[in-house]
Amino acid sequence: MAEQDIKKGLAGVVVDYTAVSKVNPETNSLLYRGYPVQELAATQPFEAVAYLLWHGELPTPAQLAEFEQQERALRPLDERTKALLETMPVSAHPMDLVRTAVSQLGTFDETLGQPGGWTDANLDLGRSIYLFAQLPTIVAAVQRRRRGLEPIEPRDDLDYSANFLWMTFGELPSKAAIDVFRVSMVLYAEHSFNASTFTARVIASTTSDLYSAVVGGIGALKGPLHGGANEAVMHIMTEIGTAENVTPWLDKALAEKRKIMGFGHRVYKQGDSRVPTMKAALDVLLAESGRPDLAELYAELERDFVARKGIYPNLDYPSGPAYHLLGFDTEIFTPLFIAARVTGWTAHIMEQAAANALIRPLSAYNGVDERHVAGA
Ligand SMILES: CC(=O)SCCNC(=O)CCNC(=O)[C@H](O)C(C)(C)COP(=O)(O)OP(=O)(O)OC[C@H]1O[C@@H](n2cnc3c(N)ncnc32)[C@H](O)[C@@H]1OP(=O)(O)O
Ligand SMILES: O=C([O-])CC(=O)C(=O)O
Repeated sequence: MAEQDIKKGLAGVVVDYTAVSKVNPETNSLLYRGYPVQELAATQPFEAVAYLLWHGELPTPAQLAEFEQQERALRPLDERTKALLETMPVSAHPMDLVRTAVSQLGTFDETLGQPGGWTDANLDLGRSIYLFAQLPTIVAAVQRRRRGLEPIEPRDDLDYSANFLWMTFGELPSKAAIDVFRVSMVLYAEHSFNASTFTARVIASTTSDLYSAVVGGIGALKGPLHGGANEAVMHIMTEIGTAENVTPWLDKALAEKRKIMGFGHRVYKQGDSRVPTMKAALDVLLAESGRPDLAELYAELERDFVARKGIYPNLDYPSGPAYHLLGFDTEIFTPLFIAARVTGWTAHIMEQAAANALIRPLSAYNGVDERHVAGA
């Protein structure tokens, strides 16, 4: 077979244009629709960022108020979703529970059952807002059920971030903690052609429906090389225990060729543009919670691993401990990422639909040569 120029993992391959976001590893920057993500994280409610990703512009105060009203009205779960969440095995991973609940939401959408209904792009914005509003209620209910607690109904007097925490914990943390959560949602919302967004776009490119594309995105996000890393970061921090254990733990982990979760990135090689903002948010929680042990462990693992390998933390490294300090179970961290990233996924699904070409790359065959079944 002639040698082929294979780009394993599509590394370095530019497959399409996007106007949703720009990831620039040279300047270590990330723009959503032209705006630096740090500026959005410093100033905007998550609802405004979702609006920006879908519409291409930040909302005016009147547009934001109208969107908030729409989103708040869509928060309560259908009885059939509640029943599904109560009957699925509590031992299942929350990513699988949330994926299944989102898949079921697609079956409630009557337009999907009608001929041509699912390819009507005019309906996709409404579907995106519906998923955006439903996901916090689903994730909070999954978290509570893990603890043997009844779900808490959404409150329409609270914004997205405060309501999410209210539905999860039945009380509101400090304003500063709510703001840390908001910042994490903004930073997780969008990141160009990452693996889950690309998955969603591949599904959209077949002119499948938006729910199917989001379900596919969730499947791709679950893996620890992608979104599942925020959960995995907390598992390794628990495994290491304290800062003094970092060096022997790293000696062993690297000898065993383990990947150190929360470090490295396909695009950023000199550090992730979002980490300084999320680390500053984590510092607020570390100070509030009085956990110098966790702060030391965080700093020592980063110091030692960067010194050895020159591989820097990605967004999952500060997000994992931040979600831990907010009180979430470790297994809920990646579902939180779903709730944020559904904004980016759906913006990309709509962009794909608006200028579609079926995504179907080629492969080079390296299996056995042609052969024949005996007697054929
Ligand atoms: C929100 C997000 O999805 S961000 C990513 C979250 N994922 C993680 O944190 C998981 C840990 N990190 C990784 O596995 C990788 O860095 C990835 C998958 C994110 C990026 O991988 P790639 O761009 O394919 O880099 P690649 O795997 O080629 O790494 C280059 C070298 O660095 C090593 N390396 C990269 N990341 C790590 C890591 N976290 N721990 C140990 N070694 C690493 C690789 O083993 C490889 O070494 P080699 O050349 O000796 O084989
Ligand atoms: O861009 C990537 O490959 C992964 C990532 O950081 C993200 O999806 O936020």
